[in-house]
Amino acid sequence: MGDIIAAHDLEKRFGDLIAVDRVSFRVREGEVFGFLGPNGAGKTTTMKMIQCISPKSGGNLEVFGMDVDTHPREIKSRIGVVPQENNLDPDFTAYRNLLVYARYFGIPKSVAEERAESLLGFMHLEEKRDVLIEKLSGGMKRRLIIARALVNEPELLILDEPTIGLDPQARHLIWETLRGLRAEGNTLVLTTHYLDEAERLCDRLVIMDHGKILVEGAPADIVSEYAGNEVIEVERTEKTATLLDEFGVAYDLAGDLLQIFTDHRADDLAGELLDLCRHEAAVTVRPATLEDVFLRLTGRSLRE
Ligand SMILES: Nc1ncnc2c1ncn2[C@@H]1O[C@H](COP(=O)(O)OP(=O)(O)OP(=O)(O)O)[C@@H](O)[C@H]1O
Repeated sequence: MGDIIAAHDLEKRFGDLIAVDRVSFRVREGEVFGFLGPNGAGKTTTMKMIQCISPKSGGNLEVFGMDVDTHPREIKSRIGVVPQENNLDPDFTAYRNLLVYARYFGIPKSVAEERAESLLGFMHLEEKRDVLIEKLSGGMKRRLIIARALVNEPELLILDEPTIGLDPQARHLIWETLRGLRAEGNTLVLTTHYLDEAERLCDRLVIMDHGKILVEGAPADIVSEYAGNEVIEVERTEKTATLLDEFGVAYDLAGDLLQIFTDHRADDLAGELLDLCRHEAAVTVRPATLEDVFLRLTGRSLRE
């Protein structure tokens, strides 16, 4: 399969600030590709360069094999965008929002009407066709924005935090839709702060921080490479930390827990040690997750 996006040493500066620091990545046709990272990592800035709405400062960026600097119009016409904010027009109904958006792409009225009806159905919004935006729930607004992004039948759909602030039911419905779009051969690029979402949806992803890509790969591969198989969590007391130190076991500090990451089954690794710790404090064993990798690579301190 070909590359839909190819970035090489891509850079974005805002004055002295390097928001995206010479990143290279490829998004293949038909995959769901995720950008993860703490606030300010450079995800949205990267998305905006792909969408041709923010010029790059350096490096190369091709979308559909075309340079973003020389072919922005062609690229934009083949992309659908779900922005982070709900920017629907509050003066219009759900249906009218879709029609007005279709006009930007020069889609003939009759085609636009047909598409709007079918997209409302696809996003389970047919009953809200003639309802004003303010009367829609958060989940319905998000679904309508996704429907709007599909009006021009894009080959690439870019979603900036598609399920932000939604309840579990609404999130699951959106995941179902995105999986459906992927199954039809669409390419999806998304950012999310929900690591379970990334794990469920993404074929491949990158974790960014301070404008750089720290890792790239399939979620399961990244987890096994950077967090191992299982995580042993030992309640942090003076005694347990000393025991682990005495046994020469490496651990991470995570609030009031000591975390040991292991490739093996935890009980095989250190049954004796765990028994010792269990006498002193609570010990749990659980599978490693993408969240473990994220926190290990980007740290635990808050970002502004
Ligand atoms: N228009 C701008 N002018 C100046 N600085 C900007 C601009 N847009 C973004 N930045 C800065 O670039 C850096 C990267 O921002 P970006 O929005 O890409 O991060 P992000 O990973 O999308 O974060 P979040 O998860 O909060 O959306 C931040 O330091 C941000 O303050």
